[in-house]
Amino acid sequence: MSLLDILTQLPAELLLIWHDHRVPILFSAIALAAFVRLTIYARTRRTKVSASPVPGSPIEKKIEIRPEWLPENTTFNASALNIDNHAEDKTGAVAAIVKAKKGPKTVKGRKTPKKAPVAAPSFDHKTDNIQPLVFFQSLSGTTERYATQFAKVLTEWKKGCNQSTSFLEPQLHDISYIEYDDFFISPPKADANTKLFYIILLPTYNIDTVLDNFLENLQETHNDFRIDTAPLRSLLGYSVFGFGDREGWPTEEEGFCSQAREVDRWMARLTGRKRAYPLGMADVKSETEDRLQEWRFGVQEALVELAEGRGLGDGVQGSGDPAESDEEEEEDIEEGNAQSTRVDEIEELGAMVNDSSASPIPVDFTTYKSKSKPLIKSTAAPKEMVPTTSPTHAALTKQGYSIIGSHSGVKICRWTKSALRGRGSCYKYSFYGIASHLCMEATPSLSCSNKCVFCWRHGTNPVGTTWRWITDAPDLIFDGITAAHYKKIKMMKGVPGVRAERFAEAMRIRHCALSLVGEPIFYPHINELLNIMHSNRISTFLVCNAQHPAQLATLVPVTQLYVSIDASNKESLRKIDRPLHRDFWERFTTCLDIIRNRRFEQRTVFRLTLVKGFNMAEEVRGYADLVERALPGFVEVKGVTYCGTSAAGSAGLTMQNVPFYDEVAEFVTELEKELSSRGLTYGIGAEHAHSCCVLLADETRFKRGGKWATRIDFERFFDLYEGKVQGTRMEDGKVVGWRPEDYVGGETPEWALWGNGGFDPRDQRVYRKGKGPKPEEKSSEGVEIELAKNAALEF
Ligand SMILES: Cc1cc2nc3c(=O)[nH]c(=O)nc-3n(C[C@H](O)[C@H](O)[C@H](O)COP(=O)(O)O)c2cc1C
Ligand code: SF4
Repeated sequence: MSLLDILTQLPAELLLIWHDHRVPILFSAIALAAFVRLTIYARTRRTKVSASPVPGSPIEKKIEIRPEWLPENTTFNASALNIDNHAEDKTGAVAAIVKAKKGPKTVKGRKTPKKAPVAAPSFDHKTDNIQPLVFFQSLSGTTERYATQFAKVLTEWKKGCNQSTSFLEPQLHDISYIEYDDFFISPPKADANTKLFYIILLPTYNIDTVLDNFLENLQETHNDFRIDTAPLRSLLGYSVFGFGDREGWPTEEEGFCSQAREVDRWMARLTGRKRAYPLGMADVKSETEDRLQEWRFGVQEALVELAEGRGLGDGVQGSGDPAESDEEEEEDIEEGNAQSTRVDEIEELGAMVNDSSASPIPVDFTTYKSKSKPLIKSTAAPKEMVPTTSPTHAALTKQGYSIIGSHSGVKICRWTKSALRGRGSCYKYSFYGIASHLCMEATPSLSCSNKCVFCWRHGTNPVGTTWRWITDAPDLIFDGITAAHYKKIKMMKGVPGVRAERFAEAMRIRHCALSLVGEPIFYPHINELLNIMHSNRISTFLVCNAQHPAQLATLVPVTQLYVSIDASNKESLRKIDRPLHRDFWERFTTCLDIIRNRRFEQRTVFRLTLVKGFNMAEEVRGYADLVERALPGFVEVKGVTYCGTSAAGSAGLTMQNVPFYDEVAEFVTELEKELSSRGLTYGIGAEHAHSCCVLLADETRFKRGGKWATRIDFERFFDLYEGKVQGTRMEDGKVVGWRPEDYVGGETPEWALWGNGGFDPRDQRVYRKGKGPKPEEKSSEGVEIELAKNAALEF
């Protein structure tokens, strides 16, 4: 066939092919077109998001708020949510929250089978050793003293007894400074021939303390469907001793040693009933020595029996006594009613809120509590977070705090006093224009869900994962903290050096730093409190610890929103913040995504607290990852301030962990380099060597005409809040709010810029005696760091 013939027949052939295969051809064409279109779309989306914002851009990261992160029985609604106000939001994170709001908490997800039970240990007295672990918890030192003494005596006894070779040196552990996971979810790893024996000494407090947290943890572990109900069954045995006060709590029914009793019961469950010796109890005011000695003899006897291979003995109470089993069954039956009990409790709690709006209180129940009820009924009723009789109250008052209601606090910091005397303000003045004498430092929640190593309050502070306290109304808190603040300012009237004009100015609070101690967004009515502040034209700097995503997502925009970034990775964060939430990393990263999505509404800040030996070395890249994830407007890097308490000491913190300013500066320079190598537009904007603090800022947002503009136009912020001026955050061509750029203030002053130290030359620089710079080393900032080191708790 000639080429001409082929060409002549081609149209007919093509027509034939088309008739035979048109359906697959059509489908292929459509699929190809769709593929090309999708590829183009994906490419445009993948364009790198730089730190420079697109005004009013839609949500970039879909936030998933887990049901267990939601405060229970709350009145959240879509209009109250502020993950972002963009129209595109409807199906995103907002929907996730709204859906999950109703009724008591449910734990979603497939019920995974519990782990196979750990085998009970067999003890071979010829080859095995017993490791006694003595645990204690103490708020005011009594139990610590007795526990230390107990461990010493036990060590002596071990050396002299017949079975000496069977025992290892007893170890002493403060429960406040161990990881529960390491000891009370599963026993610590030991070699095959080492068998563990737990001895626990505890006081009782009928107020909220870390003890509640310990108890909650034991309860959670028992109820956690992912873990064996008796994960500590590999222990050889345990025994508990309680310290109480019969004067205030004469009988067990009235609460004598109630928490030790609870711990004893939970341990029975967790160990599969390995109570080696009955619970001991003593009244600290009369009989402690005798009771403790009596109990120690009993425990030693049990240890000898174990060492001789006689086990815990038959019928010993707690090792399987039927009476106890019955009791437990009864409790399980009662637990069927737990849900309604919990709802009743919440209602009761709601009724106790001294609040004009009768809305239910947001309570963040993140545990599996609905499965069980507390063993001691009296602990269920809401308590005051910091009652006037508590050690926390005493400690806080001693430190100069005024406690407002039962869970809020206010204090005038040393910078406020310094500014009143014309001796300089804190770094917030250099960076943002906040004069310290116009600033109030307060918190509506002295409680927190972390146990940070650098937190001086650790040991006596209320901690918890849920809000379970009597709740004060926001207007009462506002009135209380402002009155207490003014009262403290007035007390400065006669102090030498106070400048009259500054004193007069200080009688009108302009700014509030909501940080101090604790976690402000834990307070269920935080938004109302913030609105009260804004309507009084008081600016708000709010610091949160990135553990409460639901509350962060629903927070009203503040003047400047901070997240504490105490470490750059999960392991390091666990070590330094010692969070109570098991899913702390997921909470943390979700908060970062929320910060990213909300960066067009308000100024967002990362606060890095550098602790040498904990979170500095090798972590620059990790911090850069976090900055890249959240794209905050600012990154404040600050050396830790050492508070010198015994609590800090027990956490292993000493002055050696406080970085020098040079070290902080070097860290910041490295971080800046790392960020810019990733195409992120951050530069070092300002410094305040006095408080060992350096500011990185997004230069596409906070530079004007090539000059840093990190300060805030506060009056404009209030005008935007009051609607007197219109913001420029747009959506679908409409104004939907304001942007941080709408209230950027004047240029950062020359003296505050990087390299210039950050001290306002109009103020008088005062050095501590013998600490001033020597004439030949005027530039040294080391001595000023001393001041910073002594400025514990300044925000
Ligand atoms: C605020 C407060 C509440 C207390 N509540 C109880 C209680 O409910 N039952 C009890 O037996 N003892 C109670 N006590 C007494 C303590 O348990 C007792 O003083 C104990 O020795 C304190 O130990 P610590 O110094 O190791 O913290 C309470 C003490 C205080 C200060
Ligand atoms: S977040 Fe603040 S208050 Fe809470 S433990 Fe840490 S330092 Fe203390």
